[in-house]
Amino acid sequence: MLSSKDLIDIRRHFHQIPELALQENETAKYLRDIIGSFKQDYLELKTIESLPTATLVHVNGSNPTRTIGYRCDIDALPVTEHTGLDYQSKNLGKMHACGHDIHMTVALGILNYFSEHQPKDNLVFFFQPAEESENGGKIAYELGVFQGKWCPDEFYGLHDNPQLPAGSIGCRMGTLFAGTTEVNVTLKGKGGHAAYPQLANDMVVSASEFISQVQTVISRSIDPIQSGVITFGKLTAGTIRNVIAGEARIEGTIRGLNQSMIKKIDARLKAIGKGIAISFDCDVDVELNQGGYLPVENNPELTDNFINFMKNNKQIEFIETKPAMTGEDFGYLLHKFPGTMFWLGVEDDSQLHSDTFNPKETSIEKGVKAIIQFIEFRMSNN
Ligand SMILES: CC(=O)N[C@@H](CCC[C@H](N)C(=O)O)C(=O)O
Repeated sequence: MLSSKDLIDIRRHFHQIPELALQENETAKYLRDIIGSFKQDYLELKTIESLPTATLVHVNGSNPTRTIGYRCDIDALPVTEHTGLDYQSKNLGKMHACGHDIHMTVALGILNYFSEHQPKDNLVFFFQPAEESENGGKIAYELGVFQGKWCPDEFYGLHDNPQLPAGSIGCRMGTLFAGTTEVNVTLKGKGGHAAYPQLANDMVVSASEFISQVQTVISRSIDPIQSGVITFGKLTAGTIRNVIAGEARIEGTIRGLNQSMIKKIDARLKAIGKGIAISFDCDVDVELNQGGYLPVENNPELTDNFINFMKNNKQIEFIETKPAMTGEDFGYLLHKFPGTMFWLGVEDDSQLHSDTFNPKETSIEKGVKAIIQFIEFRMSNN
């Protein structure tokens, strides 16, 4: 059985080798090497040719009445780490700033336990590439990965949360995470000399105006009792101070707690794009892509059962949380399979996606224990 030290060593190794969506080759190899070191009697590993960094593991139950799925994501972010840790990222410009290194280690801890203690029901572990972008969960589903013995009757997954105490479990009935739409806006006008704006069509000004007008969408078009978010995280235009930029590109993300909210925001952005094109006599392309980032909607019955178990277990600190505006492509899988997503507290002053994010490692073992206990409890009642 993996010790606390083994778990921390594994997590630190993952932390040093962060890889972006669909490029998680070294991560997948390390995962498979570790799984290969477990007792193999009940395990079967599956890889997917057209999604090569995904790994599935089936654990044969002794007397199965169901298959319980557990999903964890494995990709990292294009963030340059500034934690100053001894084991900080070796891949410059990439970082496990969303804690997927913790997610993988917790999943391995659970899998390791069940490789040595045969579960009653079947288990399917899905180590999923591409959560931060490219919706790896949706890709896997559409490739028909979850069929036959690989089809979970119920699916669980966690996300770490720096705002909760280390090792605590957070969850809620209903929607846990927002749905998101990725937005790419391309504005095309006419470049020129900085001294002759009348002869050019400046896309820095058009892009700025587009961004300013979008700020009214949440404040003026959305029911204030509900909520939504629009964040533009990337803006590129121009090459030098004295050349007017003929092109600009804005990349952002829209979030809402239900589909109708997301669709409404999407439509407003399209309309603002059309308005900017007319006012500034330029081409504006507003490209919207929701992919698999549907709202994460917890199944009522399974989640009630999960919350009751966590609340009534004296060894577990359970916290009922509010919905969050983070997105997750597990939302897609939860529209296909009933299940529950929950938080694992990792207590840190830095927030997710920040370059100083440093989750508390004591959360790993606590998370492993809580989830093993829950799965055992789940298997003990029909
Ligand atoms: C938990 C978390 O941080 N998830 C990401 C999911 C990305 C969603 C999508 N690529 C988008 O940017 O809209 C998040 O940013 O919330």
